[in-house]
Amino acid sequence: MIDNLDLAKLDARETGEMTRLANAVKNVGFLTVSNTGIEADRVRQVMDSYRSFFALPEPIKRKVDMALTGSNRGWGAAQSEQVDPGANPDYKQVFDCGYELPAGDPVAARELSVYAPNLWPDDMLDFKVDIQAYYTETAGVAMRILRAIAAAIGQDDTAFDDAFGTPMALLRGNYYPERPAWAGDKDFGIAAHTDYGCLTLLATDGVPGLEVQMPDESWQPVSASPGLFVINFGEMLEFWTAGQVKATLHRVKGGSEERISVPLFFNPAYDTNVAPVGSGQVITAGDHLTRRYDETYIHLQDRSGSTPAT
Ligand SMILES: O=C(O)CCC(=O)C(=O)O
Ligand SMILES: [Fe+2]
Repeated sequence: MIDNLDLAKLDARETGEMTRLANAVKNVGFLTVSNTGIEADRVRQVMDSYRSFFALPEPIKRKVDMALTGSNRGWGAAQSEQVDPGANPDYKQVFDCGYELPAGDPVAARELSVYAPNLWPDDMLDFKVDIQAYYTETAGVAMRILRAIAAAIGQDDTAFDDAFGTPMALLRGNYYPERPAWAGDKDFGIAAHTDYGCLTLLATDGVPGLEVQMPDESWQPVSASPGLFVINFGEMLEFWTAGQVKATLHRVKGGSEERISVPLFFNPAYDTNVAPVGSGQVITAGDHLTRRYDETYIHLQDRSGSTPAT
């Protein structure tokens, strides 16, 4: 069962809601949240903005194609990412933008791929302004949820705050066309994967498609209309909390209707040590994220030493 929690009650640290949160993070690793302050109409309008980008002619999208860069900002064409080495590259398209360090920042120069400059389509200033504003709104909600999680697992509310000053956060628009007629068993909108970072805050247009692997290994569909957000956790938060928070496999096979989803991947700053607290180990967040990007994006795979998809 995937629980729905009320963010205003979590903000107030209501006991019953906090207990449900603690159970959701350690058992299923997926939940939904309502009452975030981001209204359904706002989410619908953001989906429309992404829809208008994906509807652009391919040559225009090619001008912001991430495959022409050493990073993952801009448009990702179909088959540009392979999240499961046992499956074919995904048939979704994406548009990714994220947190940018100020120009000239010495860390930006060093870790360019995770803080790369965003790429925006020409003559779509409204799109840029809208998506950047939505990034700020969702990052605020993600931080509120992370504080509630810190409290729910017995840490200080602010245990994660310092790590998110310069987050390697990425806001993505996923566009899943109707499942192609040629698609076989190894073809997915997005194949089974766990997210890489800490917390993912996902809005969808309400079309079903997301499936989550439950503790008994069955796949359960999860739907969320605009206004309701799906929350799940990534590999870094699982390491960092020594498994108190679970990173859960999920996928989208796709169906007869096209679909838009918009995840915010809330990843901490490059230098954050995400090894279990007190373990004496060091797992640098930036190294982990760079490795996972290099493994999964086809245009970065030759940097990782993995075999490119054929
Ligand atoms: O579209 C969805 O519902 C899930 C997307 C997803 O898992 C991802 O972008 O990492
Ligand atoms: Fe995901």
